[in-house]
Amino acid sequence: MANILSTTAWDELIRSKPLAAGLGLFSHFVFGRGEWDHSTHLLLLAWMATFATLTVVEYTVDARVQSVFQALQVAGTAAATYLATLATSILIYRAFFHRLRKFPGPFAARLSKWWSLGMVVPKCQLYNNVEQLHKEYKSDIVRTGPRELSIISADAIPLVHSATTKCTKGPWYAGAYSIEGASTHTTRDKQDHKERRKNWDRAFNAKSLRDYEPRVNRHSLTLMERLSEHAHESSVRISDWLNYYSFDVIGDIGFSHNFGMLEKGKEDRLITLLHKSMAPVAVLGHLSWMLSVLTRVKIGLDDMFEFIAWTQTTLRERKKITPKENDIFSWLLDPNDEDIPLHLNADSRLLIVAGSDTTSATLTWLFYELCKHPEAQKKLQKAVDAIAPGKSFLDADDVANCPQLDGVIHEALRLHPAVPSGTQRETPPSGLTLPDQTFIPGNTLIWMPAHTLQRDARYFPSPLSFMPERWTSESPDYVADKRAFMAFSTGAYNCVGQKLSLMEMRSVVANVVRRFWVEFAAGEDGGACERETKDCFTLNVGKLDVRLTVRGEGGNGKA
Ligand code: HEM
Repeated sequence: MANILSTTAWDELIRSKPLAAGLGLFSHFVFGRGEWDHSTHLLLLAWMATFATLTVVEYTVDARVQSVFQALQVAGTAAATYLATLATSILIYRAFFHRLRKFPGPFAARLSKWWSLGMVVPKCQLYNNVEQLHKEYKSDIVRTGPRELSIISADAIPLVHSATTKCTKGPWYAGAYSIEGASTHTTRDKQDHKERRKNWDRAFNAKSLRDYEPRVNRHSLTLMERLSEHAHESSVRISDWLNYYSFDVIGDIGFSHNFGMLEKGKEDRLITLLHKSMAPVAVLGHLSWMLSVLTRVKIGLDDMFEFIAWTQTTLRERKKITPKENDIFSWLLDPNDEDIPLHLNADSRLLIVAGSDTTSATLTWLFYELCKHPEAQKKLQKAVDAIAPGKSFLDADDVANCPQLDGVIHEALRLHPAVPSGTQRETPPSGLTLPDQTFIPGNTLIWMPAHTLQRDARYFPSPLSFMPERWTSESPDYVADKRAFMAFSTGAYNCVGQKLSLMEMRSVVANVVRRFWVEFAAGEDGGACERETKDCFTLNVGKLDVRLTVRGEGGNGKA
């Protein structure tokens, strides 16, 4: 062995361009097999170590090299040859020979996910861009990345998202594993998810929801008090109040933690942190390999780390107490555990991210629609006025069965899903044949954007009309294919909190429209909602200013 090492002409090997190019081609062959997104940090380290080794070998072995600079030049030429061959080989393959080549889409999308950044930045409304692509290519399937498709066929939903699907969660989910491991939401291991989801299901079963109901009522009542105090003002930023509400509810029901934002009428730093920490997701979600590096070197993610520290501290505080009323973490924490397992820290973050902005964004869009459609608001008021007329405040229980109310909520969720771009799934290695016989090759990443599916005339006739009646017995024909309603997703990974969020939304909407006539404030037309809403996986909705007129004190919709 020692003999081979000493007789090998290392300097010639390092200078050999065909060898460097061959290694580039070989690397492409290897990278084409398996998933490397979350090994980027290891690859970078390996490449840096190899470069350093080549430089040292050149400096010590090659008689032609007189200085470190010359050694660097030789190593640099080898590295450049290797990388140029690797990149060229990848680009040519992706452009012309890739297994997804038959699917239509922008040429640049075939080459790299960097192309998506052009779509995402600066508006961060990917759902609109993807909708345009489907229109432009007149296709239910559009290629949006080298190995990524966007699919908007309702027939394909059961194959991709049902409880028995052969698809798995894609690499998008693993972006932040290096921080606290996987949450119940981000784990890609089906068995691990199944085990952990059992506790979440208990936390949201009928009995638990009944336990949470008084707290939803309390916070809704506080919201009503605050809105009543501000009702005389010409403009109320209702999007902020709805945000305070949803955070207060989730802090209380989730961790027995009192944010008190409704009381203070002020945004807690946590909301700022959450929004700032979700912002990179809008961009880095497309380059998940980069997220795996940044989370390790901790560059540019200060807000995310502060947010994580906050959730860790809150969970530690929660562990020390036994709350008087069961909360969600009563079902997730094991009292026998001395320490909090790492994955529960990830779950505490999940609870805040999944349970707050989603509900408040939906509510904001709902009031936006009620302002745009006064006739729908009047009809809703009529339905709500008929419920328990003697009571000054409607409890969650009172509003659990009002079809018109549910119609309004479903219509807001349909037109403005809080997870608009859908969720990433990966086809099994053997591929997937859709009901129309289209074959989707193995290991393809699929997004089924709820925003586009739910605005598709095939599934929801008159798709852009705000029509709560399509969800009631009045006009059921306007829901032509309910499978396309994906606001809460479907299958084993569907939204575990949907019943709680419905309870919150029913409570807020019923009480607000019962007490107030809601209209756009002067100078407001809902444009900020449309322009400023950002798709950071969940929606960070734009501001909405409304005028609230107490019913019976003038204005429309008098009782
Ligand atoms: C309008 C309100 C809401 C909407 C539109 C919504 C939507 C969704 C969607 C689309 C998913 C699937 C994500 C995926 O597959 O990657 C999801 C998952 C989840 N949601 Fe919601 N959500 C809402 C409210 C809530 C609330 C209030 C909570 C908790 C209090 C919650 C907790 C969760 C959790 C824990 C998951 C992960 C479930 C799992 O992976 O097993 N959500 N949600």
